[in-house]
Amino acid sequence: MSKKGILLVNLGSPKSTKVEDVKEYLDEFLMDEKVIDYRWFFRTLLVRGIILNTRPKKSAEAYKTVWTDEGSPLIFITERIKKKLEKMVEVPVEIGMRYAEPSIETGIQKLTDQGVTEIVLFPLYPQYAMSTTETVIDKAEEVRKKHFPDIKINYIQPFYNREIYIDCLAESIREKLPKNFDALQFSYHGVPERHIYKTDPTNTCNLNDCCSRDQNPSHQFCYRHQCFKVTEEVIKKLDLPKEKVMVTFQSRLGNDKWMEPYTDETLESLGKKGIKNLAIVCPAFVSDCLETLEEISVEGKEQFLHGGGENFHYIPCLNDEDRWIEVVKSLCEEKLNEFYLV
Ligand SMILES: C=CC1=C(C)c2cc3[nH]c(cc4nc(cc5[nH]c(cc1n2)c(C)c5CCC(=O)O)C(CCC(=O)O)=C4C)c(C)c3C=C
Ligand SMILES: [Fe+2]
Ligand SMILES: [Fe+2]
Repeated sequence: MSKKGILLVNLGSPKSTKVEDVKEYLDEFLMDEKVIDYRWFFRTLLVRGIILNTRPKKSAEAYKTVWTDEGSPLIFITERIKKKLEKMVEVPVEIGMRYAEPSIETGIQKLTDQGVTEIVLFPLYPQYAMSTTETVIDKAEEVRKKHFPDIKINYIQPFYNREIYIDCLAESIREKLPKNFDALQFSYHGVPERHIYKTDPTNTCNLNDCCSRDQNPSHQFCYRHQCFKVTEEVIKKLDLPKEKVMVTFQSRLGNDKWMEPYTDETLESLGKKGIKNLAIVCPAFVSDCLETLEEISVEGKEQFLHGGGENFHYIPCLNDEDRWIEVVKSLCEEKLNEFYLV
């Protein structure tokens, strides 16, 4: 008899804020060929020869500012999502991280220890990207083939265009929007432009107007389109004028050309354009993490104020809001039911 279970997968954090732990985490993360997609020799040269000499110290300082008694926000929020979800479904739920612990292997092991043979794996990323969804699936398949060849895994697809998700995000933003704001900025994690071209099997995306068209063959694999789509649908629900809304991309690393406009440069420039009261939201992340709590809430605020802005309002991620857990439940149940169809 088969038994089903759910694995919620997020990015992962270092095990502590010690420089050596941050270095170990960054090594695993940045040596992933789906994240820094150079050939092994050049990736090693860049990551181990350059980035890991300086970045771990700087990142460790940043992690210290967001770390709590419960540890990394990204991990304990994912844990909270699991705890709420397991009360609402009839199958075991575990978490696994793409990098560091608890790993995807640990999560699958915990499920199989409970007799699970069919897993619904949920990459907790609304939009598809090579460096997120794709690497999670690659890793889970590698682990399955090596250690659990007899189990089945059914993957939940990016949910950026699902109405239940859009409704949930829009309602969450509506509740947290301040009364007076001059602009609402949607800041998504960036990726190098090369990643978008590389993962477009249709060769029809040129990172131009095509990404905002209603239809284009590349949309299923175009992170830029999927960010625009989330923004467009949410502002429709909120009935906001387009002129009050901006899309920018944050967290770039290295010398490649990343998607533009950049969040930090935009924040510095807004005050001079007369935007004094800013609300900002980060829908590439379902849980708050270093990139939102430090890069946006702290550094981003400083950049905005430095550029002449006056009031900066960060809108938190969905985290463990009940309405979001309902969405997680629906998407998981939909996939659990597919097991009965095959
Ligand atoms: C080439 C480098 C990177 C790509 C591409 C990238 C894509 C990407 N990342 C996320 C989500 C998260 N990233 C986080 C941290 C983080 N990201 C990078 C680099 C790339 N990300 C680094 C080096 C770091 C570590 C911190 C640092 O040194 O700045 C996190 C936070 C993790 C945490 O512990 O809180 C998340 C979440 C997405 C969604 C994405 C592509 C769409
Ligand atoms: Fe990242
Ligand atoms: Fe595109």
